[in-house]
Amino acid sequence: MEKTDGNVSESGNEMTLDSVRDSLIRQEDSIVFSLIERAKFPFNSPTYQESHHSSSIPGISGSLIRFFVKESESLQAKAGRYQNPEEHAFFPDELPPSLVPPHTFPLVLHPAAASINVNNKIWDFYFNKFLPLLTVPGDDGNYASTASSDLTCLQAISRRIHYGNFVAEVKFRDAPHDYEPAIRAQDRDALMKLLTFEAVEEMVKKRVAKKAMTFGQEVSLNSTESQGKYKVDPPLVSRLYDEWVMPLTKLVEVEYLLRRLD
Ligand SMILES: C=C(O[C@@H]1C=C(C(=O)O)C=C[C@H]1O)C(=O)O
Repeated sequence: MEKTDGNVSESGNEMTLDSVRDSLIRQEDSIVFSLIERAKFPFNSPTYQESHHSSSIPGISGSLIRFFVKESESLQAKAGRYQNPEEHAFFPDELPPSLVPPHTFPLVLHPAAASINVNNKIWDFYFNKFLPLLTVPGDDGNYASTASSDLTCLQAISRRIHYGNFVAEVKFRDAPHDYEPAIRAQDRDALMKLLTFEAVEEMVKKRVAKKAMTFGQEVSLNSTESQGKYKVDPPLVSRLYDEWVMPLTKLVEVEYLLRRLD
């Protein structure tokens, strides 16, 4: 069975809640590593400032981060990134078509999944709430590298959150009779209750903090030196999941299920 990048790429029929959760667990590694890389730089506020008449850079409208993400997505669209149903662009409206021959990804999801995109919410919490907690204040001039690290974080987080489509699909297939009445009634609260597993969420929060400790520790040959210094604050990674990543994953799950019988 072919596996790519730790993600389930088996046919839809073999996808199980366990295999979907394994992918989410592997994606935690990608998210934690991406945060470690971003935390290397200070906040670097010029990356995010809208360029005004006086400070505008010829050829760039809006902030450097917008420019960087848009142009990167345009390149990645041409290289075929968004043909994968797991990928969602932050600026999906102006994307050029893919230039590479299409790969046939297994048809797992209801077509409605294609219309679910919560990246504007991800963009908002990441830049306005999370980034000031992740980084130290300051400006070291590395704006392009900063934007590049942000894009890696955003893409890892977005992929994880939109994986909620797959989670919802396997949950629905495991218990269609439980979900159908709530879907017919378009009852968001009932769907949210059905798909929530609090014990799983508690484990996720503990595991991501442990990963932040493990991946973000100072590695020194003198093992007594490194204790207690982490590149990313482990409780902050738990908080990222608790306040934003898991709620938005569940929002994607609900949005998907609401349209599952269309
Ligand atoms: C993703 C799932 O659905 C919900 C969301 C979770 C998450 O985002 O990590 C965890 C448990 C569930 O409440 C799941 O059941 O694994």
